[in-house]
Amino acid sequence: MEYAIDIHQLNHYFGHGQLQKQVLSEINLQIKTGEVVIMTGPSGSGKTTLLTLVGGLRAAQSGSLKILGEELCGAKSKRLVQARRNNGYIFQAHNLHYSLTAMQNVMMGLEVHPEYTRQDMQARATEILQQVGLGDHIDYYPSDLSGGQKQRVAISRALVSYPRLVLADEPTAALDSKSGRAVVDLMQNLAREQGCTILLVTHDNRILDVADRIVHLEDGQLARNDVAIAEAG
Ligand SMILES: Nc1ncnc2c1ncn2[C@@H]1O[C@H](COP(=O)(O)OP(=O)(O)OP(=O)(O)O)[C@@H](O)[C@H]1O
Repeated sequence: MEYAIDIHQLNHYFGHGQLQKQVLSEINLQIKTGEVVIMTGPSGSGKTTLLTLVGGLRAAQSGSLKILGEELCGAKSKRLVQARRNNGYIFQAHNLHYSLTAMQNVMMGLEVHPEYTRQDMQARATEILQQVGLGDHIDYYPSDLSGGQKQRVAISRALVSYPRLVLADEPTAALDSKSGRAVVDLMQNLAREQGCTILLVTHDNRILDVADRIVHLEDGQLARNDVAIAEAG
């Protein structure tokens, strides 16, 4: 079976020589296409590092990291840049451009996809903003949107290009519980519709139920006993 994410014996280090610090140890993780997996763990346990390796945002050094069938461990930066085009990223801070409207921000998610004409981009951006309930806010600037609305724009930007993989790092951290809930529900619904795989890092216990499975990282190591939500009931 082909996994969306297939990691074997992955190690990662920061620094060199005596200052070298191992932040990920012998990570083994398989995530099926279409699965929604939440990664939890204490601060500093290596969650963001693992997420950025999976996303091709930093280079993997040792072990095997197959993402959508492609080995990224040892990959040159050009290949990593290409691999990133398959992914949608959602961060704690929405990272929207304040000088661009909601629609223009979402269109940024299509800029690296030359197959879209300007007209296609506008139509697709409008469509997804309508799906997240912002159809009447497409010409608003981020400064005129609430935190939850900004994060919905960020989700639209991440999902507008039909990414095969969505990587989210604390997407609800800056939101109150109601907006946080709305944001993950939207993310889950859109991902299900588009059949993409989600890996989501969170400390937010209120959203754990969106996951098919929860994996726990502690001190750079994955705990063995994954919790399969469906099986646990
Ligand atoms: N660029 C870097 N250079 C050196 N050390 C780093 C770097 N990035 C992270 N680290 C260290 O690696 C370890 C893991 O960091 P990481 O950000 O992956 O943890 P985390 O589990 O995501 O934490 P948090 O929940 O606080 O975001 C920490 O000890 C951190 O200090």
